[in-house]
Amino acid sequence: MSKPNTFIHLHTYDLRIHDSRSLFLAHDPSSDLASQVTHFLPLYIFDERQLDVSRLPNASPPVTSRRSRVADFHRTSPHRLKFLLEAVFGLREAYRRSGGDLLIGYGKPEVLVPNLIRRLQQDGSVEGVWTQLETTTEEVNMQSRLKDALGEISPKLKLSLNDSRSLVPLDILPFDPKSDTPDVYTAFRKKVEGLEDRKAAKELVVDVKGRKLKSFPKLGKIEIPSGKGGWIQADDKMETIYAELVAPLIDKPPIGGWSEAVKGQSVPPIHNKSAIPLGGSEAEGLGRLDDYVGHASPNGWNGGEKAKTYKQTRNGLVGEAFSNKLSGHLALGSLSARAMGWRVGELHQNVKKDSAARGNVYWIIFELLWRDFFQFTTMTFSTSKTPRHPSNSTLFDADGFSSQMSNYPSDKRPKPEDWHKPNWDDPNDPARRWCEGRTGIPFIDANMRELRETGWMSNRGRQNVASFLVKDLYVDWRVGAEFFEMHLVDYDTCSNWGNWQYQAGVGNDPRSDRQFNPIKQAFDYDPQGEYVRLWMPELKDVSDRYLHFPWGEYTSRASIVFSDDDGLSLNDTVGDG
Ligand SMILES: Cc1cc2nc3c(=O)[nH]c(=O)nc-3n(C[C@H](O)[C@H](O)[C@H](O)COP(=O)(O)OP(=O)(O)OC[C@H]3O[C@@H](n4cnc5c(N)ncnc54)[C@H](O)[C@@H]3O)c2cc1C
Repeated sequence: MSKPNTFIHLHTYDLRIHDSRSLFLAHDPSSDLASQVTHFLPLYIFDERQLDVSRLPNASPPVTSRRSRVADFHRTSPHRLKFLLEAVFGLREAYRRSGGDLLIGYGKPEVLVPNLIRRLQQDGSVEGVWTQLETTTEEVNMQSRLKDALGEISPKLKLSLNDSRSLVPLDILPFDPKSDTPDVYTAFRKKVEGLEDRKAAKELVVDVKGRKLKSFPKLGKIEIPSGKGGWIQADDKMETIYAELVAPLIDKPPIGGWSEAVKGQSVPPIHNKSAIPLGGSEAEGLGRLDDYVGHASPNGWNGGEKAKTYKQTRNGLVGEAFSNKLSGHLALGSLSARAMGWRVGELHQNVKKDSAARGNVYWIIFELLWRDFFQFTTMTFSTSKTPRHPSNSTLFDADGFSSQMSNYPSDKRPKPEDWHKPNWDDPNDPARRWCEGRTGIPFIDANMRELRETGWMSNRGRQNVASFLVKDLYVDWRVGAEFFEMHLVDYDTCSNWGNWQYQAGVGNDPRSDRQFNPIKQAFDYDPQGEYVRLWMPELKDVSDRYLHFPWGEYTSRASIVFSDDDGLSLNDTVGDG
């Protein structure tokens, strides 16, 4: 019998088995590679630089990089941790259902993967390591260290990168994303629109359905140096690991605290008021896609009613129906953007005679392209090899991408030296009141409380609280970005930091003076006060006349002077009223 030859897939933000380039490569009967591979070993590693794993056996002691750089927040909340664990353990279940398994570890991939390879080489060989191409600093650095570590084992041992994160794949872009992503979204969209059309999309989503997976190798004992991490046992349950990982967070609550529901060490239930009543697994993501977009059936299209009103309803605030709620699955890759784009494209085709439905369905693609836009601009401005960017990523800098833009109007650029520096010990500090949901503006406070209680906030809410922090309270936008990073179950480095730059006026678009009027926004998007009363029960008996405007009295909309909407399509920003 021939010796085992193992194909390793290191999962990062691609926690799924559908549309998996690696799974396809290792099993595609027409490829030479697949015929040479006898075993398929998928693995996921909780990176100790991003998560405090110190309570798990053989872990390294806590390091400071597990706190955020500007405001010293935790880098994850219990909600976010739970969502991630659901995605990882859901992936293990999905592999097990298909006859395979998932190896789960904690520590540093560039330490654990070489140890694993040495173990596998005792009984056979390793074909190579495949992983998703990532674009953000920490992940790119990790991949580069892993590549070097593999090279030390053998120059033949390669780290191969799969391009599988964006909706539009890199190799069909009509520009080089490392240097030339257009600065303005509309210009970008015009270049890529249509590339995700049905035919192209179908070819981009790989299908391994129905194929029996290659065996998961027998591993025995893998030696890991002392204090360098370990592997989670095959029979360890998600609940056990959650308790170990959440303990350091519960021990040290951040400014604004954690939700009451996550104060214990057992996995919290979904909040009964949550707009996103979903767990993070692939099964839940695919289920939600079906619920929202529907699917083709022999009798025509089945479902999709929510998608057919997407554009009209996407700015809602209460309940699960008003927008996809798939951002968390897209961020962790437990749903593939290409699989989603393909399904939405099919529905779009199906409703081609119904112009109202078609416009609504199309808008989902429009928003998915925003996600791509932030990924590609991150590549353009963060890759050290590009002429635009001489050293490190400016995604996280106070001046943002704008510092690299020659056509940026510098007189309008916000001045970091004018920003208020938070004093967390002062209960009246404006940044602290923002984090705690105590600014005194009910619409802002309701949103901040929803974030703390559920780990999610609507796009409308995010735009308003971001604008308020930066443009009304003059706080460094990175405090807000880090606060969102800690709490959001859908945290995505490019989308979060990119959107914050955009709101703060330090992004790569030429406008810096966007500002929302949260009172006008509250009247426009929460006219009956249902949302504010949901998250601020102490205001439930306050009359509509005072609810959004506690220091005045609202007799008619005309009684409050607002400046005009400037008509921007994505953000609907309003002047400073
Ligand atoms: C300050 C700020 C921070 C944000 N941080 C994040 C983040 O960390 N992660 C994240 O996924 N989104 C972020 N967004 C974008 C947006 O708010 C969320 O993607 C959206 O609210 C998620 O809800 P949904 O899945 O129901 O979206 P839908 O309205 O159903 O949109 C479908 C998908 O399109 C993408 N999308 C929609 N709007 C945007 C956008 N403005 N930028 C990028 N992608 C978009 C998302 O993947 C989303 O799931 C942020 C926006 C702001 C203003």
